Amino acid sequence: MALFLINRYLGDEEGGGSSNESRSKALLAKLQRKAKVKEQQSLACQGEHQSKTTVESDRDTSVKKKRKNKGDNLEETKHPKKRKEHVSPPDPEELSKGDNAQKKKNDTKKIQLTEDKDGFEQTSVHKKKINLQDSAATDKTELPENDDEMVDTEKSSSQTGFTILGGFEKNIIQKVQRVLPQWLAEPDVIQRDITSNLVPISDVPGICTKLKRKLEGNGIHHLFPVQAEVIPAILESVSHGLLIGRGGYKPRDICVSAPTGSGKTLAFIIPVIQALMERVVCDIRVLTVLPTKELAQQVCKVFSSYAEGTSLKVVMLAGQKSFATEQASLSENRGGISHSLADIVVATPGRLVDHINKNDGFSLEHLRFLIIDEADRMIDSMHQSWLSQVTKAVYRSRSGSEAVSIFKRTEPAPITAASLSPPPMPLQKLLFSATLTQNPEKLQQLGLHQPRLFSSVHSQSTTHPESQERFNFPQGLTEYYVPCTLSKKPLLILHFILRLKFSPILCFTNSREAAHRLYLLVQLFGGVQAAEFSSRLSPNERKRTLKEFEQGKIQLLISTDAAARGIDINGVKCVVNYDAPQFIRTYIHRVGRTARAGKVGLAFTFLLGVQENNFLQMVKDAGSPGIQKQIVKPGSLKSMEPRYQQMLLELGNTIKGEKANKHV
Ligand SMILES: Nc1ncnc2c1ncn2[C@@H]1O[C@H](COP(=O)(O)OP(=O)(O)OP(=O)(O)O)[C@@H](O)[C@H]1O
Repeated sequence: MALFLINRYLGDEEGGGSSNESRSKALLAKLQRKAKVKEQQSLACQGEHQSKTTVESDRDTSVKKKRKNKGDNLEETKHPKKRKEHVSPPDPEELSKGDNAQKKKNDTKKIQLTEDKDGFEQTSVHKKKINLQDSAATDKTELPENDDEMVDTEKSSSQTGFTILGGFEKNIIQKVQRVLPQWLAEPDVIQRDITSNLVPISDVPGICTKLKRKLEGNGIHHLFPVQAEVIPAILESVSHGLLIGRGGYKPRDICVSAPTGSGKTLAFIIPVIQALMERVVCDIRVLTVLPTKELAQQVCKVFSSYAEGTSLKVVMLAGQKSFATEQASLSENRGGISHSLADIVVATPGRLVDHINKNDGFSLEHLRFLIIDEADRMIDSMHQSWLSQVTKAVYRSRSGSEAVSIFKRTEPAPITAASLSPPPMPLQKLLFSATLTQNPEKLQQLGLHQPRLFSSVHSQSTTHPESQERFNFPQGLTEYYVPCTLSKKPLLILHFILRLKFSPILCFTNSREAAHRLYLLVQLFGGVQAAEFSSRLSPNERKRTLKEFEQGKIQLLISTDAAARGIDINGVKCVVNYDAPQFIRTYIHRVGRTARAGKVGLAFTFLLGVQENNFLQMVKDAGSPGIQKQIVKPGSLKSMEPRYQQMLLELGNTIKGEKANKHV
């Protein structure tokens, strides 16, 4: 005996005293009548198109079979369990039973409901149902799209007794294709080949006479392709002054991706100096952020050289000097008011954040250009969230300065007549890198305003931005790999320098310990002017080492990745990856220390057997024009081996001695 009485909702026609059975019968009769009408209609048509229908019917049947099979297979792979539960379409005779009649009524209702809801879906659902119900009808021109789908609908209705609205589970969800934003997909193209695309300075619009003379004085008579493209674009954004861009709008941010050694530094220094040249009040208008002290020093030197003869002042904040000395070079207090002593600041992120937070005389409220060099690296390591600190500092005015400031800066907000009067000082971002990321999510962190991209890379798929990124390599670079074993690596580098006479060599290891050990070994072996370059050295020692290497006093510089990016050392003809780099970006920057400014250069990578496949694939995927195999025969190293073995013993003692000294 049932403990509870369960009342089911069976539709509007339920109730009124009529029994289930009689209602079912009535419904069945109704459906049969409908089927008959349809049958008659189709027979009438058949008379007219007898032959045609026969052919079509045969074809449709085979198509239906095929689709059914296909649907089955698909379903099997997607829902192996679900498939077992599938039921066949009901036999019309079975409909005489009460349950099926009820189900049929629900199905009919379902068609109606779906029709009301969604104009697009309704047609197909409607067609499917008619086919199912009128299985007796011979007109099979309206095949369901997917038989399995149809059976599922039947099943779910019959199981629950209620109409399931929406049919969400039936929608085939299309895989979303990621597409690059237009500015990334369609960049302004920069020619990769420097030597055959040099542009005479006089042909580049907008550069003032003073700077043209300066360039020529520095031995530059032609501009490189990246400079010929980017300099006019930046100059155009300041053609109406520092406050408004073209057409009175905020100037667009600019991103530049061009190979190593292609001259990106001058591409921002020239237009920025020209934009500030006529300034009246000294305030920080340009902030250039770079990842290392050495790079900051290098860029600061070029800025200073082109600012010479103008009233512009360049200050470096990279921890080379004490905080107090840097502070004194930034501002001075006259009559109780702080006055800026810097127009252009070149900084590393750590020291920059220190000044933002601890130096009251450091104000970025008049900043016009934020230049981010080695931008991909700067995005990846947002040291102390330096960018958000800079952005905050830009909209923070010095206490008491609001009253005297004519052009008050406001944070970006919806544009209204009031917000544009007086016009706020725009902050334009300029990004530079040889390996600029194309990852929109990463670039989004920078909050770029209608960015414009200049790139020498235009081969990446726009519909698959997540696929391996491709970069351009310098035209004059020849890449080699040298298969070797771990124990033979030191001998190989000695062979390169002593026998093959490659000099100067810039040699990269993956750690400072490895750099130090190799340096000691080469020193012990003798006959080579070697030096190491890593964080083991003080900033001043590093500066001196780079200078000596550039002067040719050092034949072999063994470095960590501290010298991999941006460092411009004249005359490096050969780069050796003593340890294979793990990432393609590291490889591109390391080998980019040679073959700069349109010159030629060689890059060798020592590869252990286990590294070969992965490394070669990585380089190929990145768009390398081709890396060649260079075999050094074991016989060539043999004569050095006895001495090398002896050196290894001495090296062990030296390292022990160093460790002991450390603990004393
Ligand atoms: N127009 C030019 N004519 C001659 N030499 C140039 C010109 N422009 C730049 N150079 C020289 O080319 C070298 C490379 O320039 P730069 O350091 O700006 O390259 P880069 O693109 O910034 O490289 P990286 O990506 O490695 O930082 C420098 O020594 C620079 O002095």
